[in-house]
Amino acid sequence: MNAATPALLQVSNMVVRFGGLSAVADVSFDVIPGELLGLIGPNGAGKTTLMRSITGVVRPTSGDVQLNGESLNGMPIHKRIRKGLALSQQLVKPFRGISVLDNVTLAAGAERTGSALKALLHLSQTTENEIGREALARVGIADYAHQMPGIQPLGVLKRLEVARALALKPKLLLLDEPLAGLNSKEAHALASTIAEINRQGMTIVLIEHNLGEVMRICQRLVVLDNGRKIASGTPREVMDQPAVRAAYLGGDTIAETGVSAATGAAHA
Ligand SMILES: Nc1ncnc2c1ncn2[C@@H]1O[C@H](COP(=O)(O)OP(=O)(O)OP(=O)(O)O)[C@@H](O)[C@H]1O
Repeated sequence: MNAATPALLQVSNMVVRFGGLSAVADVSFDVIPGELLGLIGPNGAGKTTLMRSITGVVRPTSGDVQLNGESLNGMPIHKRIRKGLALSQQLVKPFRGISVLDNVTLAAGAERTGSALKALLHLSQTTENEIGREALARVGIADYAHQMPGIQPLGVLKRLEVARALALKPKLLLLDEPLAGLNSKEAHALASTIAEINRQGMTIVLIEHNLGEVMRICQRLVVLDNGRKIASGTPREVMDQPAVRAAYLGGDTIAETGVSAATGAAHA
């Protein structure tokens, strides 16, 4: 990865207004192929809105999103998925009446058939089953394949959500707070799994409040505050910036992670 590498995702001058509120205010950043980029910022900074404007859930007021040099502007969500975007949501909502594996197989089938209904009819197809099994293995829950999602702890459901996104075979995986609600041991383990998926070649944008884990696994960070990009760079560069410490309540939140900027950078 170097400065000359063409961006996989290019976000340019993105603006999202809700009435008089600028949730995202002129934000630009690139995602380079192969990187694990952390998108961080305090509550209400605009992270989820920015993510939604990339996936097409929210229509931006202005700005441009390009994937592999192709503009996604005005493109519906399902077409963006076909172009290679996959989003793993913060709230885990599996289909409760079918197995863990079928949940992932359904995602794989929907990608191939373009419809969840057709995908259901294709559930027995071996290709989708193989894709589903592979995705479960990559997130470490292959043993849960034939269990029902309703009885699983949050740690397994969070991994299932990531597996469903992986089954879409994306070029870019967008993860919205995958560690939220997990205890520190579970969060550490899932963060390590995300880092491993990245090492295997998947380009990832990670929205996350757990700064200790973000600093441990991300190569680069983009920091938002009040809708604006206030910093970007390596975890060490970013956390050394007074504006970033000020955004996080004068640095308290960073201190609470128990990770110094230097330690985070050393692990990244
Ligand atoms: N659909 C909406 N309508 C009106 N305002 C919204 C909407 N969605 C988000 N906002 C506002 O936009 C701002 C940014 O919210 P957003 O959820 O993107 O921030 P965030 O950084 O993801 O926050 P958090 O970390 O708490 O999830 C907030 O002030 C929020 O209240």
